[in-house]
Amino acid sequence: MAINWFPGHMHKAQKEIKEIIHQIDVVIEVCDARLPFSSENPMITSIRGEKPLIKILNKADLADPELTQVWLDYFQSQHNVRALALTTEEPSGAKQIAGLIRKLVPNKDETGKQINAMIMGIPNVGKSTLLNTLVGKVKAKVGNEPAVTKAQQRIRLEDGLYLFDTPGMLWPKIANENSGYRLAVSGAVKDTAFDHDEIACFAAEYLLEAYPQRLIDRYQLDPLPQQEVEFLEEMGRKRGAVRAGGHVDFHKASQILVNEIRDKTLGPITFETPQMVEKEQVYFAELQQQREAEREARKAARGRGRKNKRK
Ligand SMILES: Nc1nc2c(ncn2[C@@H]2O[C@H](COP(=O)(O)OP(=O)(O)OP(=O)(O)O)[C@@H](O)[C@H]2O)c(=O)[nH]1
Repeated sequence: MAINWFPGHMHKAQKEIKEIIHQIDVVIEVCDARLPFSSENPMITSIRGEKPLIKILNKADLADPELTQVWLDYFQSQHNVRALALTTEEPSGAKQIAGLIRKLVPNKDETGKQINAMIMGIPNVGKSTLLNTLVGKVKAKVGNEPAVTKAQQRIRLEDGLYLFDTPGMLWPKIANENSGYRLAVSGAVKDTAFDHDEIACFAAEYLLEAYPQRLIDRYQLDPLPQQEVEFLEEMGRKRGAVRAGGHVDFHKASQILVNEIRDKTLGPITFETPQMVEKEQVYFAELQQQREAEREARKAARGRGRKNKRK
């Protein structure tokens, strides 16, 4: 599954971040708590080594609280990283973020210098909502600080502590195909080009493994089919997604499942765990190596073919 993302966008965002990163003391990355790995911008890997990082697992209300804790522990164990689960509509976030920034950059404001933080994140993770919550507070506090300008917005979070808005548009994980599916299933990526049947099969396979009891309870299927296609068919039949002649309307069944995941009817769901993505990373890295080796072999074979023709 491919997510369309344009090299032009990537290049522009990279350039803009490079231009301001030297002024930044700490980076705040907003992710989707349901997929903290897949909703990460790949550029964060290089920034992480360079600057302290606050990882915000946003939309925590939609994610499985137990797995949110697993992810928080995972990020907290990394060098120079602090993690926080948030529901951005709740205004308490500003105080928590400020506290974490001061922990990561402890001495700078004591010397009278301001601390600069930069918020970044892929589209739709809730950056604007978070910034609006923060801007609301700041407006009330400091009056006429220019709050919302499109170009390089900067807001005052507390005395001596400034936030820079994300420069440019950042792309999600696209090298890991499963990340594409998870971004689509959760609705984190708004892309109508996704095939509902395909993402429903991907989702069903995961839910059968990770949340079987919820499927039993919601769709009254006991025993629960073990295969995703069989599950979707039985679930579709139960929900009246049936065509004339009694055949299950697979597309409609797929739509029901995806919608009920997205609107939280199936409860809070997290689509990935650290263990799962670490395994996938190894698999996709090997796959990429294999593809490159095959490409090289084909290139070499074409070269040999041309030589033989000339003889
Ligand atoms: N359930 C839930 N929804 C949220 C939360 N925060 C934001 N949203 C919703 O997520 C959607 C995207 O939020 P935005 O703030 O526009 O996200 P963004 O990252 O600024 O998106 P771009 O402008 O595309 O970069 C909106 O529909 C918000 O209402 C949250 O904590 N929980």
